[in-house]
Formats: sequence, structure tokens, C-alpha cells
Amino acid sequence: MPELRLDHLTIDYPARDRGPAYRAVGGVSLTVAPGEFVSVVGPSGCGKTSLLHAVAGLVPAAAGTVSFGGTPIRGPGPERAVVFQHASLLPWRTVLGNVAYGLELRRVPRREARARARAMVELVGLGDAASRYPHELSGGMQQRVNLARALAPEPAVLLMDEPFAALDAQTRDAMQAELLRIWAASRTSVLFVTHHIEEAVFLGDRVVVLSPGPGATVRECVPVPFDRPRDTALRRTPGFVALADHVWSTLAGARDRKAPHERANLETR
Ligand SMILES: Nc1ncnc2c1ncn2[C@@H]1O[C@H](COP(=O)(O)OP(=O)(O)OP(=O)(O)O)[C@@H](O)[C@H]1O
Repeated sequence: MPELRLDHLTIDYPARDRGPAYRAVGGVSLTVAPGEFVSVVGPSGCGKTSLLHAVAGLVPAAAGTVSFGGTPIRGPGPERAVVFQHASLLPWRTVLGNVAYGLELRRVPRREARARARAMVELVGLGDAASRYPHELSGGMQQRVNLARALAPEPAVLLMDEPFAALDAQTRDAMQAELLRIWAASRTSVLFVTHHIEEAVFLGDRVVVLSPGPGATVRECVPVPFDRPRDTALRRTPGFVALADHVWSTLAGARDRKAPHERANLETR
């Protein structure tokens, strides 16, 4: 199975006037093994989304490379699927129709597309809502459809950009547990960008902490040693709290530990 590799990835944005380009990402090296779940955190504006977009093939590398299975990535490809924060479903299509849509675009025969879409809709727990329209769904249900739509073409890598940021805390917790269940069943690799440290630790095999921009680099790669499957009760264990605290300290670059309310302020934009 091929691995995703970022090798000294550098991302520049051209200046609006004649000034120098803005270096958002300044040489990030990272590998994501087949089936691995890697979380990415970093200070606001450090270049997390830019990094994800470069892996998706939506933003070019100014220097360095992104490759999948040894082949350089130069644009979007079917082996990589992106899940954004907002589901952006087609309002005139049902849940099933939305999930089948991407397959139909890829010229998968309609019957097969519907069968595969049906399986994905079941996988994300929306079997009973397959014929509903997006406006009849809660935010959490819409994100499940978004996830099913991304998974339907059976990508090798799932690129997720704060997919649960717009959800309330309870739904977010439920969706994290759901994502782990779905990931375990699909065994895709996941690169997951989030502002939320507990989320990064709960989900990931590793948490990659980026430094502040401009020119963000990897400050630390923190292994997450907790067994799987992970239960939501894990979040309350001393080991989890200590690891989340370590990630937070690394992110803040601070030696002192801040009070939880200060930490919450840092995690939100
Ligand atoms: N298309 C663009 N043109 C110019 N500058 C951009 C563009 N996209 C992003 N940037 C800049 O690059 C930097 C990194 O942005 P990016 O959105 O990747 O960071 P982020 O870590 O995902 O941000 P946040 O934490 O706020 O979600 C920011 O300073 C941003 O203003």
C-alpha cells in the first residue's frame, strides 16, 4: 500500500502588489502510512489549510514535493478525497443522490453508483434518512453525508479540514466517535486538520504540531499511544489529559501550563 509523503513542502502566495511573496509553509516533511490517522494542529493562520490543499493538489508547492506512492502530486486525484468544514450538499438531491453524485461524475454506471452510495450511507448511519433532502437534516447528519460522499469513491487518503468545527460540542463528540468507527471499517489514511487539541489527540495515531507562520514548519510530531478502539471515556483519563496538555504546551511554545479556560480561548479563533 502506498504512503503519502511531504518532503520539505514549501507554499508561497504571491503578493498583491509588487512586494515579496508570502511564505505560508516553510519546509514541512511528513509521511502518512497506509491506514494511519494523522492529526495536524497549529496556531491560527499558520498554514494548516494551505498544507491540506497542497496535498489535495489544489495549491502548488513553491519548493519541495508531495507524493503518493512515490508519484508526485500535481493536481487533484481520485485516491485523495477532501472533507471541508461545510458540507455544501446539492439541495435538490437526496442523501443517496448526493453520495452517488461523485460516482456518477466519474462515469460509474448509475446502478452501481447507487449500490455503492447506499453502502456508504449505511456505513455513516444514515440508512433511514437516505431519501431525505439536505434541508431536512441536522448539521451532524449533513456532515455524515459529506463523509459518505468523500468515501464513496474509496479513496486511499481522506483529507479533512476542521470537518466538525461548525457542530455543537455534543454532536462533535459523537461525530468523532463515528469517524473512528468509519475509519476502522474503511482503513483509509486520514490527514485531519483541527484547532481542537482534544479532538486531535482523541482521533490521531500522531499529532503533528506546526509552528507559527510565516514559514511554518513541524514543531513536533507527538505519538498517541492509546489503544483502539477508543471510547469517549478516554478523554477523562489522566494519561489523555497529560498528553493533550503536552500538545498544548508544544503549540503555545510555553513552559507554564495555563488554566483550562485560557486553553479554550487559545483553541478557538
Ligand atoms: N489564496 C491565498 N492568497 C494569499 N494568502 C493566502 C491565501 N490562502 C491563505 N493565505 C495566507 O496564508 C496563511 C496561512 O493560511 P491558512 O488558511 O493555510 O492557515 P490556517 O492555519 O489553516 O488558518 P486557520 O487556523 O485560521 O484556519 C495566512 O496568513 C493566510 O492569510
